Amino acid sequence: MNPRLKGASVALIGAGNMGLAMLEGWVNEGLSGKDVAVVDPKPSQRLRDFCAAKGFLLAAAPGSDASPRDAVVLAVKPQALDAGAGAAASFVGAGSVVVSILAGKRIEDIAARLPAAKAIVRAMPNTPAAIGRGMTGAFASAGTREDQRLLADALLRAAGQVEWVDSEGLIDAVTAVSGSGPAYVFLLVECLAAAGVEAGLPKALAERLARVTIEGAGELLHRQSETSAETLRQRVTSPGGTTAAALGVLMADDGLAPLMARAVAAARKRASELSG
Ligand SMILES: NC(=O)C1=CN([C@@H]2O[C@H](COP(=O)(O)OP(=O)(O)OC[C@H]3O[C@@H](n4cnc5c(N)ncnc54)[C@H](O)[C@@H]3O)[C@@H](O)[C@H]2O)C=CC1
Ligand SMILES: O=C(O)[C@@H]1CCC=N1
Repeated sequence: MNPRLKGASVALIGAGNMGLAMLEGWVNEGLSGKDVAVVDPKPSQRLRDFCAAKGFLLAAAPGSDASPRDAVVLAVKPQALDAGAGAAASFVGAGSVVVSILAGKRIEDIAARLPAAKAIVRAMPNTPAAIGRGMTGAFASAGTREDQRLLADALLRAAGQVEWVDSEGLIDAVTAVSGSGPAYVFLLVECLAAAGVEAGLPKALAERLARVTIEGAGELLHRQSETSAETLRQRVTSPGGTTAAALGVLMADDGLAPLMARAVAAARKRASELSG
């Protein structure tokens, strides 16, 4: 168990895809039913089963006995911030750190709805958190004490790696790269499979080739973390060979790089539109 989590009291507001993934990570780190209050008005069956099995108190709204917690994690949709903050309020005291994973919502947006919060961390994880392989970018407000930042770090790190940035503005860029990033990779699988079908492969085989290729390439990146992606790419690429022919298309002036830059810019712009 991360020593920072020992004895920590936590409230989780919203336990859908991301909230439940984080809760599972906390359980793996040793937090138990008495440590975490879970609030979700529309819990999935999976969440209900998980909370029942692990002894977490799951409520549709905070009870009258709700009291301030060391950390209050907000994991509702950005559009549900008003209601989510309403549900969080009774858990927030002067000593609480509020950790928001809401895309686009700024620290000032959270502070405006939770005036009791002195310490706010804005974080952006991603869906591989569900298997403990998430990548989270985080920023702490000026009012956050170091012990509170470290508690937030421990909670986020239970789902994978964490990088702290020193400017809140960078969180929208983090969102566009690693927050949304898994979707780009899944789309790559879909496109590669579709291209395989175009090339004459049966659909099921094309899908399997594409999927297992991306799985293997991802695992290679993971296990050979000292080797750059560029070097791993070069190792596939024989001079004058097939890969070089494909990369000639993907690395052309109008290839993947400008397309990815436009995609990331669009995600970043959307994050800024979600603020408020
Ligand atoms: N899905 C993703 O890849 C990522 C999502 N995020 C952010 O995480 C947040 C949650 O996203 P998901 O888990 O995908 O959404 P989700 O829809 O799966 O989960 C949101 C949960 O909040 C609950 N909820 C709604 N109103 C509530 C209230 N008043 N009090 C308590 N709970 C309430 C819903 O019932 C639902 O279970 C969003 O703000 C999103 O921007 C961040 C990183 C990655
Ligand atoms: O699409 C979204 O808005 C959220 C934030 C990052 C990933 N999913």
